[in-house]
Amino acid sequence: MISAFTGTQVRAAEEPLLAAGLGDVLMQRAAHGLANAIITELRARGRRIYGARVVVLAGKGNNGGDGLYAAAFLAARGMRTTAVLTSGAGHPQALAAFERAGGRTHDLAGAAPGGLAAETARADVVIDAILGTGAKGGLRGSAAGLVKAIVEARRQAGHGFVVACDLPSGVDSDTGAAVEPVLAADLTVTFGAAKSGLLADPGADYSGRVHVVPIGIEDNFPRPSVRRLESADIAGLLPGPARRAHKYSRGVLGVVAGSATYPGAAVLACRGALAAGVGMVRYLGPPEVADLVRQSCPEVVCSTGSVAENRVQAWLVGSGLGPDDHDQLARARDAIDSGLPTVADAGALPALPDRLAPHVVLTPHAGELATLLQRLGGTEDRAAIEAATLEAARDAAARTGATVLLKGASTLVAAPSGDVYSQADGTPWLATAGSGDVLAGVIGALLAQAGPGVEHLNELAVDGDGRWAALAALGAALHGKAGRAASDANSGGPITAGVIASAIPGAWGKVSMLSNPGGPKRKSHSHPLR
Ligand SMILES: NC(=O)C1=CN([C@@H]2O[C@H](COP(=O)(O)OP(=O)(O)OC[C@H]3O[C@@H](n4cnc5c(N)ncnc54)[C@H](OP(=O)(O)O)[C@@H]3O)[C@@H](O)[C@H]2O)[C@@H](O)CC1
Ligand SMILES: [K+]
Repeated sequence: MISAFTGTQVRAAEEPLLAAGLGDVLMQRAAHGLANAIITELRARGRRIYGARVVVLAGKGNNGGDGLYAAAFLAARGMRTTAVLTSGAGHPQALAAFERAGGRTHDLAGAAPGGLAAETARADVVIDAILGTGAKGGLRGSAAGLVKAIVEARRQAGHGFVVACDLPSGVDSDTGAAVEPVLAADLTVTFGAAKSGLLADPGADYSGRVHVVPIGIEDNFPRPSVRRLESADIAGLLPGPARRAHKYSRGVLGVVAGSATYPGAAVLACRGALAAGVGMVRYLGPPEVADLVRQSCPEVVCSTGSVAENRVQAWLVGSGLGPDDHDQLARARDAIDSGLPTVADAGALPALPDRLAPHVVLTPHAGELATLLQRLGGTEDRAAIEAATLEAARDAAARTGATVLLKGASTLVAAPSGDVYSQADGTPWLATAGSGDVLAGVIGALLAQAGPGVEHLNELAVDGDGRWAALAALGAALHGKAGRAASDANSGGPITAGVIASAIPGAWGKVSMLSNPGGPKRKSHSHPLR
């Protein structure tokens, strides 16, 4: 599990140590971790350490202090280090250490930014240590001008790599909102814990890989702001059938999806569900779509009864429905009103009641979320949501009372309780028609396996209403891993939605096996999500 915290939470965790006079110790630990990560990265790239050129862009706060101390360590290893003081001053002790180690210093105020930008673009390593958790808003003044020039110079001639110190300057540590210009990092070395803004778009666009350096404040953290399931967590949450399981005890998912215009959505949703461990899928919909479902997925039982007449543990509604599909939308509303866990996707989103419960999982993309929030009095458009995904997902969960999964490169799942998961297991190739239908099917299947009367519910070690968010995150992780595996199987080539569904069982098996290599998966779900 990756646990991420806001800048405020991290600063509060640092506070007792700062009060005890350990500020410089914390900074040295952070700087050591940063320098080591840079050396590891250079080695991984087959580059020489001795003589490598390092430019540190250092602000006047503690973030700049981390960068300067790190550059001092690197200078002691024989690297050629240059500091650009972006605010005309540096953290006094760190700057003194840097100069003692033989580093060269430029003051941005007295230099031509074009020359500094060109020198920075030629460096083997660029350390972005301008702004950290103490900053609000983006880069200002000459620092902004310099970073803009560096971004341009690197586009034309850059060959080294960029390491963000704690977070890329200009990215909000709490929300992931970014104010241009931001120097996109290949690697972010972050201290104490990941910052929540690194796990949410657009912050994640600029962060590259995230490496956490422990600095001794880890026992002081509260409940995380954002969590990310890793393979061991995923394996611990995936349901496994009991020895005497039968199809009903494993959970039945009812699917209300597909229309004359989009019949394929029903097929893909059913295929996603069937691939994700559910005991049975019941389909409800127009006869011509039911025929297609039967032909494509003979495992699915098509029903002509009403929602109330079909016994299921969970529902999936909305994939492939339009505003004129009145019968299907009426079924979707009945399913949402049933009190059973329900995934509400695509066409069901405009038909939702205003107030929902956490066991209803909404699966919008940014455009659909904008429409949903506007109906509830919000003013955000798609672009505004894409610019602040974490706030938008949280806001939507709070306003609707539902669990909200916002699809994206970092898929966010927000529970109305405030819990948020961020999963980034996939590949951009997942952005393909029908991919969302498969995802909805996968999550529906997982909800059905945690539905009433199914043993798995009681064993899931996620507290209260947060369990629905955890299950939705599990679905997003599985879907992402399946897409990635399918693409990898074709040397990184494109994938289709059907291929994603076909790859789900393999992704499931692989993650289970890697986390439990000794044998078949135990039917134990004692992995606490803390
Ligand atoms: N506490 C500790 O001991 C430890 C802290 N650690 C490290 O400290 C970092 C936090 O340091 P911090 O609190 O000093 O803030 P920081 O992010 O450097 O920025 C503040 C400076 O930037 C300026 N500034 C602000 N906004 C700006 C803008 N938009 N554009 C331009 N300038 C702007 C602002 O100037 P002002 O606005 O006040 O004039 C001020 O000088 C944290 O991320 C981690 O790296 C670790 O070493 C562990 C130990
Ligand atoms: K930084």
